[in-house]
Amino acid sequence: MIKNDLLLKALRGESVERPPVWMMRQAGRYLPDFMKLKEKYDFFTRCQTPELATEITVMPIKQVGTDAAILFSDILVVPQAMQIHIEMQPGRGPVVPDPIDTKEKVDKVIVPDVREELNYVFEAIKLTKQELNDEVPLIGFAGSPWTILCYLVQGHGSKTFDKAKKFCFTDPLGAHILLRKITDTTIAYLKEKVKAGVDAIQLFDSWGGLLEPQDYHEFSWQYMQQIIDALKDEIPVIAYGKGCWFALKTMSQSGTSALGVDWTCDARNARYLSGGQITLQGNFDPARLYSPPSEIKRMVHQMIDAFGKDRYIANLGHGILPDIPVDHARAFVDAVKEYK
Ligand SMILES: Cc1c2[nH]c(c1CCC(=O)O)Cc1[nH]c(c(CCC(=O)O)c1C)Cc1[nH]c(c(CCC(=O)O)c1C)Cc1[nH]c(c(C)c1CCC(=O)O)C2
Repeated sequence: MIKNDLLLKALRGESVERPPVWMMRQAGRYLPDFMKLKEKYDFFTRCQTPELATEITVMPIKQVGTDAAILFSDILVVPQAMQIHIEMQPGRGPVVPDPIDTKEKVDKVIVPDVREELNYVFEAIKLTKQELNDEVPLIGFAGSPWTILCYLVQGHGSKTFDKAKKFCFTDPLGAHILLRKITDTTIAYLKEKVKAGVDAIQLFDSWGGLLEPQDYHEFSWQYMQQIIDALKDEIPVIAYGKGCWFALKTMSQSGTSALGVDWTCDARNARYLSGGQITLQGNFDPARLYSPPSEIKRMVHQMIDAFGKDRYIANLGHGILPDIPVDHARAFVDAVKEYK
């Protein structure tokens, strides 16, 4: 039994005394202790060493007081396990030196045995569960197949992912074969994460909102739905799509336990578009954590008033920014805890 089960209750739609709170990308990034580890170990070493991943995962629980932990890892460990070479370049982010931008390259991509290739993640989950000692739930995650495809085809981060779109629209067959391989690997991976002990799963479709609604359905949502179908009877799933407000109705009928929304869709619209029954998560503008703590607290209380305390998980609308003062992150979390 998990002592602080607010998140799990909210995911089941049960009434709570106050909403649970956590922050996307809370593990690392802005925490000074994380910066110290970052100087000593490169990114994938931090992901691949269970002791380091565990240490980083529990930092925000101890230092900021969130109601859930999210495993320190990355969405790109999945394509790495598919034997695609990925580098994390400081200041630049993920780089795929040989992008998967032709059908010939897609055909060579393998669906790996995740138990072998990603065993370090499952070990990190087991160690983190021990360390958390059932205080708070542990969230496991994966990227949506579309969001992963974006990096594999484009070769690096982008505001438009134009090369990724070009590939989808000029070689849809090649794109769907790649999406199929990512989906199959992701399902096997998430099932192993569940076995290793995570309490909930979040799917990050960070770039879903770059697609127009019909393309979103074809290149992103149908694969998200397959992942949800494979998991929903085993574990609660949170589906987060940045900029995907137009799909909230479809998403709300998918069998997920909750939907993540960003700050461009207000609470009233999000409730309306999602049918008013499903648990929603979000949607504080991460840049609003630059505001003074008193302002943050006022805005957080307004946000909870707008979403309602039940069927709601307080969170940011996207990941926390790297230069947010820890005090401001704490003000965000405290504001939720102080909500009456
Ligand atoms: C698109 C995406 C990625 N990774 C992720 C997404 C989806 C969510 C989102 O949109 O923010 C998800 C992610 N990445 C990371 C986590 C771990 C948990 C957590 O931070 O709370 C999670 C949940 C660690 C990380 N992943 C990365 C870092 C920073 C690099 C480092 O620590 O050396 C961390 C802590 C690197 C990464 N990884 C990725 C990018 C674009 C970058 C570089 C820019 C950045 O810093 O965000 C891909």
